[in-house]
Amino acid sequence: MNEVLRLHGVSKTYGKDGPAPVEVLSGIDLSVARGEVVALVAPSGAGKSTLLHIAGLLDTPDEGQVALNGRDMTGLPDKARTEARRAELGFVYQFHHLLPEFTAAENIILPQLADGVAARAASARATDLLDRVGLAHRAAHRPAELSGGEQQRVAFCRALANQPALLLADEPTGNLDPETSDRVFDMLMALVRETGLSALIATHNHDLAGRMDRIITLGRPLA
Ligand SMILES: Nc1ncnc2c1ncn2[C@@H]1O[C@H](COP(=O)(O)OP(=O)(O)OP(=O)(O)O)[C@@H](O)[C@H]1O
Repeated sequence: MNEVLRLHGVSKTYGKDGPAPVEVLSGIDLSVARGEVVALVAPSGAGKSTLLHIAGLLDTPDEGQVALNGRDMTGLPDKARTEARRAELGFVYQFHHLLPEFTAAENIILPQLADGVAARAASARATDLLDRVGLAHRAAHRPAELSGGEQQRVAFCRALANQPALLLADEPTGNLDPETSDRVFDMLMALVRETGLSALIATHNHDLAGRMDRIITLGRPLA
């Protein structure tokens, strides 16, 4: 199976049975091949976050199927979806969401421990990842002691700690100034390429989108 992610006929309407339903996704077909980095570009409000939530098994579509590594996730019980999410997916958001009371290294180690990885291996993986994004010397610092770009680089490491098959990112550099965004995005791409990861990355930034393997556009223009 060469497809890491496949969405088929995915539709989503918020508040379906209420007075003001919002149809966000309608019959979306989308795939990400193994090793492929795909940009998801759309106007604000077109449903990028909704689509990433559905692809990330955090939400379910009203209609359609979501398959991860060829396995249909639609209709699976929550427990199986959570297990698949933890084993196969990594997430990066616009804001880093690091745990403020823990160091950079601990933020990368803790999710691994929760997944049953031995402490020594988890620590070695954190060291290796931090080294790859040029932050080995900041391993013992807490998020508040790091710059925005550094915090986001730690968040990338955390997302990759469980060696996911697919990275889902929602505006991963959207909170950074243009220059830092550029540099940090380059690091993310290098990390993704080095690890042979597949990725679906939502961005408003057409320049960043142009550096990915393929661009998928979504939705209607702004009203
Ligand atoms: N829980 C909800 N209930 C009702 N409407 C919602 C809900 N969540 C999102 N929406 C609406 O669905 C649409 C798509 O939202 P979504 O967050 O997926 O867009 P987006 O493309 O990620 O936008 P942005 O780029 O501005 O973050 C928006 O019009 C939003 O207001």
